[in-house]
Amino acid sequence: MGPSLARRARLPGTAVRSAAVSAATSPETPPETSLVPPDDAVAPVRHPEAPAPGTPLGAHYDHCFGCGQALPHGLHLQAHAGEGVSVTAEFTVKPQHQGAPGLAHGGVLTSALDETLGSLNWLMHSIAVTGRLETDFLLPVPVDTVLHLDARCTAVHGRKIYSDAVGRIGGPKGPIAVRAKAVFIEVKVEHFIDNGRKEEIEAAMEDPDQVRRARAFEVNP
Ligand SMILES: CCCCCCCCCC(=O)SCCNC(=O)CCNC(=O)[C@H](O)C(C)(C)COP(=O)(O)OP(=O)(O)OC[C@H]1O[C@@H](n2cnc3c(N)ncnc32)[C@H](O)[C@@H]1OP(=O)(O)O
Repeated sequence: MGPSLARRARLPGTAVRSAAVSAATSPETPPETSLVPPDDAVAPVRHPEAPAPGTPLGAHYDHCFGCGQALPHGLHLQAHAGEGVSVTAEFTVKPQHQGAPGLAHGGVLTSALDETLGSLNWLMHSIAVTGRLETDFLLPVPVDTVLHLDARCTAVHGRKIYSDAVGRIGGPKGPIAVRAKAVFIEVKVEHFIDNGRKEEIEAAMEDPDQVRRARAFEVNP
């Protein structure tokens, strides 16, 4: 029989203890960027060529764990453009996404939030990567549940893009099961070329669809 999930009596000396922690930083650990935009942040601007509200955004890369169709165990998340700089998305929790029996893994739910938040950058024609992402888990999410995600960009400050998202269960107006705040950092396309593994970069460069998608973001007039 597998390991029991039943509650066990606490072993002697196993109570959780706490100690003061230091917020000290070093060159290896720069200070965290606040998830609250600074006072001089500006409102995000929807690119004039952003897809109309309701348009499916499609995958930015077939092998993306979040939105790609080529990975059988991926999230296969489908995002749609919303009004302003907002998107909606749906993600169905599959058996391969479990953490506890019959329940979604928290990291997988965070990935769904990350992918949805990342899609916002399409609407600004900006290339950006996740710098900081904080998730609150409010309700357990069972396998087969459709998570209805809503994300919006709230502010931009230099290369920092501030956004938040919620994921609801039981329908698009259902209770919030997860929510997140994030800061994305705008990068050049070279970020991927310089840092990605050679095999995948070369394969992506040979795929005309991939090149077309990357080019669409190279210029953000
Ligand atoms: C073609 C489309 C592709 C779309 C892909 C979407 C994929 C889905 C989203 C993801 O999962 S992305 C993958 C996970 N993220 C990463 O792998 C990022 C890893 N981190 C890095 O590569 C670098 O740390 C990073 C590019 C984010 C920043 O390095 P830089 O050297 O360019 O930043 P710099 O030090 O110049 O800082 C610029 C500003 O950003 C801030 N910053 C830098 N790193 C940060 C961070 N990690 N979190 C928050 N803020 C950060 C920094 O404080 C500063 O703020 P100020 O302008 O106010 O001074």
